[in-house]
Amino acid sequence: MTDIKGLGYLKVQTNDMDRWRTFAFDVLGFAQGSGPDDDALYLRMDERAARIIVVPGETDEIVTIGWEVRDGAALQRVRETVERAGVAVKPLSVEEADARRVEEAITFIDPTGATLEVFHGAVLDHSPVVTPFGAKFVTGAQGLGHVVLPVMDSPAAFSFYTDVLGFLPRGAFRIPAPPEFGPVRIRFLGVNERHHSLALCPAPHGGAPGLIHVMVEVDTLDAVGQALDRVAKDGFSLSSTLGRHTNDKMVSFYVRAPGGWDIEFGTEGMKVDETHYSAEEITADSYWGHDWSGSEPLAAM
Ligand SMILES: Cc1ccc(O)c(O)c1CC[C@@H]1C(=O)CC[C@]2(C)C(=O)CC[C@@H]12
Ligand SMILES: [Fe+2]
Repeated sequence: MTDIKGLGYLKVQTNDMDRWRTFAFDVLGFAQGSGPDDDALYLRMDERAARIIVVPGETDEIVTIGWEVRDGAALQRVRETVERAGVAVKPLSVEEADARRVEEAITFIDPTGATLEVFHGAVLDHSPVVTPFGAKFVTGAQGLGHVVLPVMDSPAAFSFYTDVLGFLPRGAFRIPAPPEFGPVRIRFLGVNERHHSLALCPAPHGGAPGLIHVMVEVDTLDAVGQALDRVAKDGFSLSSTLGRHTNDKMVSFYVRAPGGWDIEFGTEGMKVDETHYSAEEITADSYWGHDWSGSEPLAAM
């Protein structure tokens, strides 16, 4: 079994902080979090000080994906396994860990080129989580949500996440591709009851943004519908209409974040019970909805 317990935090960089502020708080309805950097936006979802950190920069891209482990011993095990796989691991300094509001963390690069951090000992903020529209985010043991990364060499990335980090395969979806490519599959991977905390999507990847979408879950369909109303009102571009996925059963829409990747905003995700679960291949992405035809092209990756 894996030592990774869930998706803990994400740090993204943007060249449009003002638009991101509107997007995060006025449209998606995150609570205002806190942190050491006055220039950063701290998006709060629960008792953690921040789950998504947005920092200013020249380009729009994913900076770090933070994966959580139980404790220091688990962190040590992950460090040894990753090093044994031939990947260079760097511990974060005490100051760096402090800035991330965790006790201890390591960092390394995954085969997709993404910078990962593995951490334990998240610092809590016990003040009430005040979201602007009253939505409650679903996190806890299921982590913050899921990330979908573009991969060029998906077998290498898949085996790193499964064999080295211990992620569990949670099924696949074949995407249309010319026959000379052979079968091309999006692969879903989980580490807890959330159906997938990570998906690897075969796609060109040449740097920024290095991210296809991030999914966050709220506890009611009304909260999803109300967020969808605000997307239209504030002029953000809908990448996919509302729909229900066939694998995790989630009802969601996708909206283009400033920076050329999407936020999937959903509810009613299923919980996987590993004792009765087998990975399956879905043949449609959704039971209904999820019309991507109005989507703006992804930013050049
Ligand atoms: C198929 C699916 C199941 C569960 C998810 O959380 C989920 O995001 C998806 C969709 C994955 C995928 C995507 O994100 C990029 C655009 C894709 C390739 C499509 O056009 C259909 C499936 C989409
Ligand atoms: Fe998704």
